[in-house]
Amino acid sequence: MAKNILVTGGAGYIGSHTAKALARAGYRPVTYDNLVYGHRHAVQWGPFVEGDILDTAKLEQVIRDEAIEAIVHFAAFAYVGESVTKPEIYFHNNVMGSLSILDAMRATGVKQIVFSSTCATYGMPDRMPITEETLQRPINPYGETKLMIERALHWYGPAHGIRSVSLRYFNACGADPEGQIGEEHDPETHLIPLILDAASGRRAAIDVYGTDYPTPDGTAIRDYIHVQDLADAHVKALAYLFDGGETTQLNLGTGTGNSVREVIDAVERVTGCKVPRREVGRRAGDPPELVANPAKANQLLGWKPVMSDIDSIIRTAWAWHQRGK
Ligand SMILES: NC(=O)c1ccc[n+]([C@@H]2O[C@H](COP(=O)([O-])OP(=O)(O)OC[C@H]3O[C@@H](n4cnc5c(N)ncnc54)[C@H](O)[C@@H]3O)[C@@H](O)[C@H]2O)c1
Ligand SMILES: O=c1ccn([C@@H]2O[C@H](COP(=O)(O)OP(=O)(O)O[C@H]3O[C@H](CO)[C@H](O)[C@H](O)[C@H]3O)[C@@H](O)[C@H]2O)c(=O)[nH]1
Repeated sequence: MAKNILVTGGAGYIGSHTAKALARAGYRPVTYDNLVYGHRHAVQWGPFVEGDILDTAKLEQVIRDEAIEAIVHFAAFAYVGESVTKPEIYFHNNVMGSLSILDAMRATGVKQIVFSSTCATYGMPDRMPITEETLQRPINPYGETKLMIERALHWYGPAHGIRSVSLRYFNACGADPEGQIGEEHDPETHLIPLILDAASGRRAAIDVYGTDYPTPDGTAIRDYIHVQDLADAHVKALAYLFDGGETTQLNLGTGTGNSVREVIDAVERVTGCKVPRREVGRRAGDPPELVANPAKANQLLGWKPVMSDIDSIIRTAWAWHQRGK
């Protein structure tokens, strides 16, 4: 019998790709999402329950009705800029919402959870690449809310026998290689979909945030990781927990960074379209460079990115972008 997995935020970008990967691996994903940012049409693998993670009673009901054995928890607000101006909604949704899930787990006896964390928990580290031992010092409320839940998970282990894997994603990007789902944030703030908008003429130009960083070409460097590789890591993290694995935290990145200029150039190369660019000032709170050391995820889960070369990322994202025309 397929194991039933509750996927909170499964109507969103990374959650829907993970639901597909879970189904392919023989699990039965049950998506739980309030559709505040998610899309009903992105839920194509397994049943959908419309609900809020703050509603603990409803979570308990679904966990019992669907005989849930583990939770993959994506549901959160994830706009860094907004988190600075409205921290209250981030602490409420991301922290209280996650604690509500942990309450429902304690009430129903579910012992395993995979949690969406982020490289934003590291803040502005001065040494690259980032290992899991790099000091976590978030510089915005969004990163702070994720770190708080990592810490809660640390303490819920010994107290309640809840084992967890916190996956610290670097920059998620790309789309389902079969074109069934893709990145559909509204509003969109992420670099690659905005560059594709500029390439296709949906927006006038891409704003390059800062050209005076201490990097080889002056623009900021990030570690871009394909959403399909992220989805695969969740499947492996679940298997690790089902095998009795202990609570842990893992970086999910490639180990290689690309600058904003390099990404724009790659889009021009892959799409054959000119990308008008406008050089503007730095965006507040953006670190110059964030690159993962993914060795721990490789060792513990046997996980290795296979789709995350910049051309595959842009090719799949572009195919999805073109469909939406
Ligand atoms: N996209 C990235 O680059 C990135 C990087 C690091 C971490 N993350 C984290 O990964 C997770 C998924 O990110 P994403 O890009 O897929 O975002 P997304 O907005 O596409 O998906 C989040 C989903 O959660 C749902 N949701 C939000 N609050 C909810 C609530 N209270 N109850 C029920 N559902 C709720 C939304 O409707 C949405 O479908 C988030 O936790 C985010 O913080 C994302
Ligand atoms: O129009 C844009 C958008 C972005 N950038 C630059 O492109 C890079 C990537 O920016 P994104 O907004 O795509 O992503 P971030 O690096 O800001 O990602 C952060 O926010 C995400 C939340 O959506 C994740 O949590 C992630 O882990 C966290 O580092 C940054 O250097 C940014 O300055 C631009 O130059 N122009």
